[in-house]
Amino acid sequence: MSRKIFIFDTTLRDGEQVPGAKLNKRQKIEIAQQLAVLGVDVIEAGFPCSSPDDLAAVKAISENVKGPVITGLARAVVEDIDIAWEAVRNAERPRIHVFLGSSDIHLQKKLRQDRATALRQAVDAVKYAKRFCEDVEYSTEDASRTDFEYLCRVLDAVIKEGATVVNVPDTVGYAVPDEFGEIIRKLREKVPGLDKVTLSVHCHNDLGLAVANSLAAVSNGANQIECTINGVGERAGNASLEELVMVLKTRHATFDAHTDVKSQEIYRTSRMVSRLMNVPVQPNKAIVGANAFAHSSGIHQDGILKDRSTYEIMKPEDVGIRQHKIVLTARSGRAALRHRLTELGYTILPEVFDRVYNRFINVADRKKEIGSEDLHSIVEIELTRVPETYTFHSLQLMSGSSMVPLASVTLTREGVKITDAATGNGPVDAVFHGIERIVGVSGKLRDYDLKAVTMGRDALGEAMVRVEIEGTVYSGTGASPDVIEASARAYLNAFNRYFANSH
Ligand SMILES: CC(=O)SCCNC(=O)CCNC(=O)[C@H](O)C(C)(C)COP(=O)(O)OP(=O)(O)OC[C@H]1O[C@@H](n2cnc3c(N)ncnc32)[C@H](O)[C@@H]1OP(=O)(O)O
Ligand SMILES: CC(C)C(=O)C(=O)O
Ligand SMILES: [Mg+2]
Repeated sequence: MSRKIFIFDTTLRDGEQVPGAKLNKRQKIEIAQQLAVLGVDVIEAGFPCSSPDDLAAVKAISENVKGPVITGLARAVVEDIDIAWEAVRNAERPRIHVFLGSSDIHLQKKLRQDRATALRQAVDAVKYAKRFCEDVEYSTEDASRTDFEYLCRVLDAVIKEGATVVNVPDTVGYAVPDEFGEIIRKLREKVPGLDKVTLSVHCHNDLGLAVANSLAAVSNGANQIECTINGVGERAGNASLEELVMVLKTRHATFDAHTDVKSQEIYRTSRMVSRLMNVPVQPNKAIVGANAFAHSSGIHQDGILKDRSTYEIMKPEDVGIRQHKIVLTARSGRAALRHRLTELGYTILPEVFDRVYNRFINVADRKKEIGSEDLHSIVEIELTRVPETYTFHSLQLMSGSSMVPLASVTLTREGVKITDAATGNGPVDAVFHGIERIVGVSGKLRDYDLKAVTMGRDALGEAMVRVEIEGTVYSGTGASPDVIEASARAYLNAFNRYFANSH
């Protein structure tokens, strides 16, 4: 059986220190309940002395959320500890979490006291907290920048005073993995009392190393990691819970350690925290970002469709994401397009498929993402295709509120480009006249309909026309993100039907 790593979630305390992420009591309870479902071992519900509202929230969480240990943070002073205890005393499993700086920088510049005084304050605080609560965690703030011998003395002293958990924070995210792992390894060597308590780490992400440092600590004997959902937290944030949990799950053999987190609840929890804190998750965020399980390039899509192990080291279902996404873009290939068309119910003959693919690439080059509606439109155009006497090549338009629109249209016939220009009552009319001048036949527009077939500013526009040419009405369709071009393609399509009919 591998070693159990305790997950201490501080989303509601350190995470809530993110500017603008303040949660009210109801929101905190909602998140705490989800954290319990997620299966974290400890919920740090807040800093109860910071405001009456936070005290009330931590109290309500203690009374209502069952399962995890509930803790509240306190400075190493009796007033904070009294309030923290008031907040957590009704929890099923209460813990008081006391902290004090230990680095010379913090002692001299912030707390303005010497090491001996701070050591006494730490011991007194633990002693005082133990009067109320059996489970007391002590954190040596800024441990990674603390003189090592002094750090050992503090930890040894608070353990002797009854601390059940001692936490070694990299408060300012200064450590690098080898060095931080070494601190943990040496602490285990020099502080024998650590064998009887939980050894915790709490890493910040100022250099982007919070998860790596936490894992280095795990490899060297830490058995609790403090972390937050989506990695939210003071400044660049804390170690991300979902990343840590999924590293330990995916690379289980490497660490020979596990957590009791129900990984399938990760995505739901991430969405909830992001929504309630109003802190968006970046698309490329590991595990929970919108693109974490999306494949958009042709070679990857082809690989994934053949066997997902080619480009996926985790199953999206394992983090609560229904399935991976195959996103169709201009970088997609035939395999992904064929797969999506099959999903949409199309069986397309090989010779038609090539045309569909070419049109797809053409549209995708002008549009970021191709959705189902785009595909329906592309396929319909290709399936109802007539031989092209003339093929659309390009158009240029000069138009404005105080000028007569002028269109220059280029078509090809048997590979030869033909360009002509015309004016019109509006830009579309000018383009239609340009087409008529090239094909040498004119038509009467009987019906013209333009609609966006997809959503967004770069929506694909589909034009449908009915044109009377020499007494017969011909339909035409055309699609493009450019509505004038869609109209031109539709108009030309009607003329091509006329030519196909009359030859
Ligand atoms: C690394 C961390 O994340 S630590 C947690 C950070 N989170 C927070 O600070 C959020 C909650 N904080 C608060 O609401 C307020 O800062 C309070 C209620 C704790 C204190 O408010 P105030 O009394 O107005 O003090 P203020 O915030 O201005 O300064 C902090 C004081 O606490 C002292 N202090 C800081 N840490 C500790 C500690 N662990 N133990 C004892 N005293 C401490 C500081 O030296 C300073 O004391 P001073 O006023 O005598 O110089
Ligand atoms: C209070 C402590 C644990 C902390 O948040 C830190 O040191 O970053
Ligand atoms: Mg912190």
